[in-house]
This record gives sequence, C-alpha cells and structure tokens, in this order.
Amino acid sequence: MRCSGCTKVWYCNNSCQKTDWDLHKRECSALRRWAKKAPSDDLAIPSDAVRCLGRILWQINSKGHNSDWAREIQAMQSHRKSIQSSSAEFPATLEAHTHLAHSIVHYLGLSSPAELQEFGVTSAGDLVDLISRFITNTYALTSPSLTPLGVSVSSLVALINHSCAPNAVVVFPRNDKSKGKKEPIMNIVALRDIAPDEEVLTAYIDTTLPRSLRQEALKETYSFQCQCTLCEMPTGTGIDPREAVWCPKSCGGMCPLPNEENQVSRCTKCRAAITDPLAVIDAARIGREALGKATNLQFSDYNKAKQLTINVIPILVSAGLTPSCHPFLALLKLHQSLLVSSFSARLSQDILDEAIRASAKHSAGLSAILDEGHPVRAVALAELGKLLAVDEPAPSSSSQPSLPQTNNAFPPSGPARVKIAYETLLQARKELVIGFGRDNDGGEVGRSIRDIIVSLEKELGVWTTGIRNALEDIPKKPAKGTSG
Ligand SMILES: C[S@@+](CC[C@H](N)C(=O)[O-])C[C@H]1O[C@@H](n2cnc3c(N)ncnc32)[C@H](O)[C@@H]1O
Repeated sequence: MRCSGCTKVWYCNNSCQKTDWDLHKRECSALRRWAKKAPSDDLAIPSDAVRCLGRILWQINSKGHNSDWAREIQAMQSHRKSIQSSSAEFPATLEAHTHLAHSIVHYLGLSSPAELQEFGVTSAGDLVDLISRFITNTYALTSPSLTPLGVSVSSLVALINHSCAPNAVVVFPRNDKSKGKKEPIMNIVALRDIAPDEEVLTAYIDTTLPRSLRQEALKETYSFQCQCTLCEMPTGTGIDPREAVWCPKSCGGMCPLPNEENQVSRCTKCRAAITDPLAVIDAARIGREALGKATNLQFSDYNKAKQLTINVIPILVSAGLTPSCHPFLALLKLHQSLLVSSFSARLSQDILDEAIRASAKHSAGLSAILDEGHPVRAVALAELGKLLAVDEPAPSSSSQPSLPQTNNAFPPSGPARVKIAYETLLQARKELVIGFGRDNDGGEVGRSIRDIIVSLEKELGVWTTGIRNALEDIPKKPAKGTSG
C-alpha cells in the first residue's frame, strides 16, 4: 500500500501503515517538501542516510532526549575526533559528513542547525557526533537474497565488533513465522559454534576484497586499523586467494599476485616463477579500471557495461588470475548479473550458458575465500543451481554476436545438466540453512530452492526410469546354450 500523501513510501498492508503513521506523518511532509524543491526527478527522494537520520531524530523528539531509546542511540560509538584529525587523509569523508549535515537540516525543514535543539542536538559537535554514530553503526538492509535495499540501525547489534574472518553474519532472512509480515527482520546468525566468552564478530565490509582495500575501507569509514587473523596473517605463511595467479607451469598451485613492490612471484607448490610479472600487473590494473567503469554504467548504459566485462575477462584469464582474485571475482559477478538481466522470453542457449559459466566461476572463486555456509557463498550457489535448472532453450538460428565463440564443454546438456543443477542446489540449501539460520529454514532463498530441488528430483527420477525402461525394452541377449 502506497502512502497517498507523499506517494513515496510503501507498506505491506493497512495495519503496517497505521503502526507507522505516528512517525510517518512528519516524514510524509518532509518528503513532500523535499520533492517540491528537488531540481530533478531523480533527486526527488533524499538518500537512505538522510531518510534514516530523519526517522532517528523524529523518534528522539517524540520519545524525549532522555528516553532509553535516545540514550541507546547516544551511547553508540562516535568518531568525531578522528574524523577531524584524519580530514587531510580522507577529505571525501569529511565532505560526506558535511553534506549529510546540510541535507538533514534541509530535510527536517529547519532554517538553521540551531533549530536542531528540539531533537537533542545542541551544538555543531553534537551534529557531527550524530552523523558519525550513524555512519559507524549502521548495517546495510538487504533482501533475503542479499540485494541492498537501504540502511538499518540497531543499538544492540551496533555493539558487535568487526573481523574480516567473522564468526557471525547480519542477515534479514524472513522466516515462516513472519507470516503476512513482509518487513525484513534483522538476525545475527552464527556461522560456526561460538564458545562461551568468545567474542561475536561480524564483517562490516566486503571480505572478498584484498587486505589493502579492506584496511582502507575500515580506516576511512570506521576509523580503525584491523588486526584480525586474516589481516595479521604473517607473510609467507600461505597464499591469499584474493590475490593469486595460477602456476605458470599449471601444476595446480598458485603464485601471489605480483605488484609494483613485489614483482618476483613463484608458485607456492612447484616454485616456478611468473615470467612476465609486468604483464600480470598490467592486466590486474586494466581489470580494476574496467570494474569501476562497468559498475558505474551497469544501470545507465547496459550494453557498454556488458561489453566492458566481455572484453576484460579474457585478459584476466590469459594473465592467469584465479577466479577468487580481485578484481576477477567481482567482474565475474557483474558479468553474470548483466547477462541475467538481459534474459527474456526468447532466451538463447548461448546467453544462458555464458551466464552459467560466469556463475560457476564466481561460485568457485567465493568457495576459495569464504567458509562453507557464508550467506554470500550460499546465495551464489543457489543462483548457479537455479541457472542450471532453467529449461534449455530450443536452438535458434540467430547466433549472439556479442559473446566470444567458445567451444566449452561446460555446462553439459540434458540429464547431465539436470543432475549438476540438483547437486548444486542441494549444496546451496545446506549452506543457506547455515548462513540464514536453521530456525529460518535457510530464509526465503532456502525455502524457494527446496521446491526446485523436489521438481528436479522428479525429473531425474523420470529420466532414470526412462533409461531403465529403454534398457528393459532391448531384447535380452540369449543365454549361452539357448537358441532362438
Ligand atoms: C559498530 S561499532 C562496534 C562497537 C564498538 N566497539 C562499541 O564499543 O560501541 C564500530 C566501531 O567499533 C570499533 N571496532 C569495531 N571492530 C573493531 C576491531 N576489530 N578493532 C578495533 N576497533 C574496532 C571501531 O571504532 C568501529 O568504528
């Protein structure tokens, strides 16, 4: 149900809308005011951060500055001091905070920050604290299949510290018990057994990124230097699949991805050296640039974004980057989602198979990095299984000129494909139950693939019976010594 006042906010039903009205009535006028002054249609709705901060401030105002709720928000960690001291290192962060401060004043319909007093914000420092608390303690609100939807704040969950090798995850799975209710509910799910007194740790950032990018993101947004087991792994103790290249002698081992400082790189298994490290460094740089451009273009210029991924993936393959290596892993994911978004009723076998190959490589890359049951890995496996389970399109005469012509043996056709789809979905379900919680039956994705598994089981059963029937139809060899 859409709010007829602002026409921007949607509810799952009447009662949901009624429950929110106390808060939404103020939001509703703020949204209308904002839309009226917006210079263009795409700026007619404020950012998620502004909208969420607005809701927090109206809540503080209506519950009172000294209410438990307001105190919990005020108790969340702020980095006011480090934002100021690191402004030279991260000027964009300071700029983002300032921009947010201006936007929130404008959104609330105030003429100056001084009017924020009625919301418990009595000085410029308070305003910086509020924004810093918000940035440091919010979690991405995601759909049950991990698509980002917005932001969420929980003062309890905000107590959890970060690790790049977390033992728990924050998900919004929706469970059967939330019948009728469509709003996502934040869950902390343990990825493995956590001992009494052991700290619960979640990851604030994308842990498929290499160490330097993770450290940069954590420093910039959360103002700390990560010293988790993954970041502190002593050099020489193993290879990080996020920065790895296949052995040049194809022994099955891997070499560390060379970089400007460390150009000499050898296979950790057979010690063979990469002969042209500069070519590998160059390929990785081209990959990073293409990833940035294609990510920005994916919604505005689909064809250009797809062409970029099509052009750059073969460069990374020939440079020997493993599917788990940055930026290859991210490009595989983007390539897959661009192909899937082009699916239509007249889907061609070439496009479908190309999407399956990208998805299979992406899943393999994730499996080398993330633990079994990590929701990101589980959802990727479910996507692969679902793609494999798509009915194979009838052959068409028009070939797809944009895709490089390959002579791939994967994915197979017919019963072999159904069997891989079935096995992939079984594994996906096992992992979804871990990542989204057993009590949630693997969340919405876990429940949705259960039905596909059952139908594939039937299909495979039909095939097996079909083969058995066909075999039984073959006239049996006459036993030795008999005639006829
Ligand atoms: C969501 S809060 C976590 C709870 C916070 N430690 C507290 O006591 O309220 C995020 C902030 O906690 C700190 N933090 C989280 N994980 C950390 C870690 N692994 N090492 C150091 N500081 C960390 C950082 O200051 C970060 O900005």
